[in-house]
Amino acid sequence: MRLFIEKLISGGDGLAIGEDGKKVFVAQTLPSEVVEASLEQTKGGYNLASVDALVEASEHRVQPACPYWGICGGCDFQYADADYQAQCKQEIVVDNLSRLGGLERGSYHLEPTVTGPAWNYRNRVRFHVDVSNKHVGFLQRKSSSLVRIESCPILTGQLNALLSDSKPLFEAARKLMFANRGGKSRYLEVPAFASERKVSLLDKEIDITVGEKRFFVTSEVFFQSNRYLTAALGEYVADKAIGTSVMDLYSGVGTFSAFLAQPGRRIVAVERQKQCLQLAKKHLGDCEFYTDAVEVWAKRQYPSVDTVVVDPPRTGLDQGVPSLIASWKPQRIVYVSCNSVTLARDLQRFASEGYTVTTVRVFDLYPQTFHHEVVVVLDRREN
Ligand SMILES: C[S@@+](CC[C@H](N)C(=O)[O-])C[C@H]1O[C@@H](n2cnc3c(N)ncnc32)[C@H](O)[C@@H]1O
Repeated sequence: MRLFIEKLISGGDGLAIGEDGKKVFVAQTLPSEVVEASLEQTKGGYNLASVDALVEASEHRVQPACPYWGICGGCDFQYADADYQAQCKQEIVVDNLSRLGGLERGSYHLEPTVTGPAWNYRNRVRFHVDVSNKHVGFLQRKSSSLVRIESCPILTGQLNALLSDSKPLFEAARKLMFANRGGKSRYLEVPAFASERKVSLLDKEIDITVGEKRFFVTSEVFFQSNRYLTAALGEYVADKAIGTSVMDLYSGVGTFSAFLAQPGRRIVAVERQKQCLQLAKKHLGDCEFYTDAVEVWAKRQYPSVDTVVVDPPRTGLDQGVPSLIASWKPQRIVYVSCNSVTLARDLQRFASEGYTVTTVRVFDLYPQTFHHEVVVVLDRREN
């Protein structure tokens, strides 16, 4: 069947409308392309198809640069030029906010997407290690088998060095095995994090300078993984915060707290993972740091706060969290999200609690993939 691709949806598939009027999702296509496609699966409200031939290709289509393209499950968006990737991701966000969050285009200020170098940017990764045959790599696309990787063009030089000489990864994998932390997979997953000069495997602590801030991190805690854009993200979040009392919920090691800190401002950070507190203590000054789940902690607090920053995992905020935050009556909420589907749902919840979205900005933290980060500013409506 011949299909016209109207737009991209979350996850990156192209959306077309079939002759029967049903939606068809087609992988590895770009807006405005015309493709000859074959039906792969029929689902309730839509069909899945795959491309047999490109009839009219987008001017933004490029040849994927990575030799592992199509085999490795890591990067799924290498077939468009980097600027267009960022443009498509912004469009996916705006579309999700409209369809799932009830936010009309034009009802908020959309700031230009923040982009950086599209290769060698990633400084945090989980290597898959097969100790039986000493292979290292990533999982294959749509499979649980390992693709042996010798060099990965999105990783920094420090992390690529571990692919050339993998002895440290095998040692770390063995440690995981002996500590019974191997998990259920056939392969051991070894987390690695790199600063400019040092590498952390497992719980090895290293320092990293972001902008002018110094942090202490291990590969086992969350830290933003784009070495070029983390400072811009931190500065942007800090720029949007107002008032003398600011909360950093889902704080990790306190990346945003460090940027938010200023004389006379009270900072409260909440993070569930215990190791984060030990690390945060080393670089955060007067911040109050709580180790707890936000949804539990928030039920016990009745604080006075001007700005609440939230940066939850992909699942978004626990159902009750928006109303708990709203009960503290912060003037502003800054929502940092890596999933615009759960973001849109949560923005609806904040809307019913009296908060209006004023500004949206996408950060293309993960070039060559469909992943991205969004920062949304919400202000309390005057009644
Ligand atoms: C996306 S990361 C953000 C970390 C931090 N804002 C940063 O930029 O480095 C989300 C963090 O939330 C933590 N987390 C996940 N669920 C949580 C919960 N229910 N309560 C508190 N923290 C949670 C994770 O451990 C992780 O550190």
